[in-house]
Amino acid sequence: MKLGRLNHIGVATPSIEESIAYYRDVMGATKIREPFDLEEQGVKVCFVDTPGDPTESGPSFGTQIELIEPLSDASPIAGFLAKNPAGGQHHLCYEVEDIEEARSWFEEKGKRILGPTRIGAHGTPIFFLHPKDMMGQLTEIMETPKETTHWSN
Ligand SMILES: C[C@@H](C(=O)O)C(=O)SCCNC(=O)CCNC(=O)[C@H](O)C(C)(C)COP(=O)(O)OP(=O)(O)OC[C@H]1O[C@@H](n2cnc3c(N)ncnc32)[C@H](O)[C@@H]1OP(=O)(O)O
Ligand SMILES: [Co+2]
Repeated sequence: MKLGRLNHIGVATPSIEESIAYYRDVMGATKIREPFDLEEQGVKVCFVDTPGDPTESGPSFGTQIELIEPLSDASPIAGFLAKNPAGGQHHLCYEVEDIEEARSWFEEKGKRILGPTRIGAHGTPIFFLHPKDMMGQLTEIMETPKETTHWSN
């Protein structure tokens, strides 16, 4: 398996609305996408884009900040926010060419995979790896989108 692009940094927040104001007014973000609910993952999501390299092929935006707010107490990020009420860095998401190959790769290394492969916020398959097996970082692996037009909000 070959490591791909750092797609996003997941940031847990008690309020996407407040986080949007922070990225806009304090960090000077110029591209903040429309928030949406991802019921299956138990989170409300909002992407903040950082600029990409226009000379490269692929998406014209750079690594994103993925703001995630729990949709209910059953959300997988509810425990994290209980421990970190102000929110904070939650996970790193790396792209790979082939999700099945990546899953086998980590399985063979004895890394704990958290649940089944599912469809993530970019519409491509994702899975998560346990932070205790990944140098303390909850790690999301996602298949590189074949095209970026399917989520233009
Ligand atoms: C929208 C989608 C997308 O991008 O497409 C997303 O990203 S959805 C993003 C939200 N979805 C997910 O996160 C799904 C995968 N996550 C999970 O399955 C869970 O959140 C776990 C990572 C297993 C944590 O579960 P839970 O909070 O119940 O466990 P816990 O409190 O017992 O934690 C076990 C140990 O891991 C540590 N721990 C927990 N969350 C952590 C995190 N985010 N980063 C680093 N360490 C973490 C705890 O401090 C604890 O360590 P100590 O034992 O030393 O105290
Ligand atoms: Co994510």
